[in-house]
Order: sequence, then C-alpha cells, then structure tokens
Amino acid sequence: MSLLEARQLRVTIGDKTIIDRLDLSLAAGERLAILGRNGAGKSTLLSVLAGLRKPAAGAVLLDGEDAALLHPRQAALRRAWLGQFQNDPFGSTVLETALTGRHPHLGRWDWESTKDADLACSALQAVGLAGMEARQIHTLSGGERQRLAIATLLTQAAPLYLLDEPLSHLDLNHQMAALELFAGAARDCGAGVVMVLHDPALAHRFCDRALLVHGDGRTEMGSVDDILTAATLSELYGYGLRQIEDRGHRCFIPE
Ligand SMILES: Nc1ncnc2c1ncn2[C@@H]1O[C@H](COP(=O)(O)OP(=O)(O)OP(=O)(O)O)[C@@H](O)[C@H]1O
Repeated sequence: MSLLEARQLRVTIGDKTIIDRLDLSLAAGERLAILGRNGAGKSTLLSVLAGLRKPAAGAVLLDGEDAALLHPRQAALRRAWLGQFQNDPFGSTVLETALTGRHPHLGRWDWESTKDADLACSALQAVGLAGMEARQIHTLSGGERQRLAIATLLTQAAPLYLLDEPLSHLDLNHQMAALELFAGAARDCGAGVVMVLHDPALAHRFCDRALLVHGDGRTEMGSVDDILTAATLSELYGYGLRQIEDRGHRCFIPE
C-alpha cells in the first residue's frame, strides 16, 4: 500500500487553480522533490498532502485512509510535516521542543518516558545539537532552530516525511547532512519523503522522482533523470539553464 496517494487532486487558492487533476502515489522508501517558482503553490500543495488543508476536488490518502477523515493524532502518526516557519510563542528548551515529536504517541495524561527522551536525544545528536538540550529555543541561531525542527520530526518517527524547504537557514555542510539523514531514513527504515526544494541539483542527487508545479494547474512528474533537464527547468523557472554532468551528478548553471 502507498504511504501517500493523491487522486485527481485539485488545489485552489481563492479562485485560482494551482493544481489540477494530480494523481500521485508514494511507496515506502521513495523520495519525491517538488519544484516550482515562488508562489507557484508548492507549500499549499504540501499542506493539502499533509491533510492540513482541504483540496477543492479529489482526495489524499495517508496509508490508505482519507486524510480528511483522520483525527489530527492519527494523521500525525502517519506523516510528519515540516512547515516553512517555526512559531515559538512560548519559552521552551531544546529537549522539550524535540520531545513534542512524541506527543502523538502518548495518551492524554501520559508523561514522556525515558524511551521518549532517548529518542529525542538521539535525534538531537543526529542533527548536531547534542549538548544543547537545556538551551532556550529563543537563543538558537536560524540554522540551529531549523535543525531542531528536523530533530523534532525525526523524534515523531512517522513513516512519511513532508518537508517544506527543509534546507532553509542551513549552511552547505548541514544541507548535505540533513539530506543524507532523510536518505538514510528512506533507505534503512523505508520512510517516504516528499520535499519542496529550490535546488534542482540537490533534488536530482537526493530524490527518485520530481514533481514540477507550474502554478496554473499544470504539473509534470517523472524520474529525476527524465524530468530534471535544462529544457524543463528553463521553462519552469523562466530562466535559461545549462546542464552539466559530473560523476553521475547533474548541475544546472544559469545562462
Ligand atoms: N490565504 C491566502 N490568501 C491570499 N493568497 C494566498 C493565501 N495563501 C497563499 N496565497 C498565495 O498563493 C500563492 C501560493 O503560495 P504558496 O505558499 O503555496 O507558494 P510556494 O510555491 O510555496 O512559494 P515559495 O517558493 O515562495 O515558498 C502565493 O502567491 C501566495 O501569496
């Protein structure tokens, strides 16, 4: 069964259709990149795929069940969603924040267990935040806050990750580390990963398939080898690109 399925999906913002008749299916271990211009509707589509926003038509299935019918807790056990912005209205430590990833797994009156704390600590270690557990989140740098958001997602340990610009605020080293982490989750644990990316070279390197969102209802999907080409991307972004291959990796240089 697919971790994620979209059937004849239509997504609108006001009276504008941004996605029309989209069918997609994501199996365990698969990684899909979503690319498109600013404002094309990538975040809106991702929130529909997460079951956080209703489609205008069609359906989203999470592990075979209609996302619209799932209780938020059930949805959170099936998918972990990384939004573009982190809201921190209250003071909290790094460890407390990472532990919120366990909340969908706990009963109404349960406290987090030692096992939950161990999971959170190993996720913090995986993103290079070990030793910062007691720090207040307001004291973190932008990149550290983004890595904490990723650690919180890993602590949630859902079978499907929906990531909206997971590389925001990250330097090159941490960008590669974050992408390697999700590649490992897909390879070793069979996690499905859908990520909105702005770098087609990283999408080619770290994903199996790509979905191009044109912003007027049209979408194109295919294997990264087939669809991430200078021709398709030049049209997508409205800017001429040249393609370079190096040791199996594909790069795109603006003309
Ligand atoms: N509630 C709203 N009211 C009016 N316009 C909206 C609303 N929500 C989104 N939009 C508009 O819909 C369009 C799509 O937004 P979305 O955030 O999905 O784009 P995106 O492809 O993720 O862009 P970016 O690459 O800049 O993050 C944008 O033009 C945005 O301004």
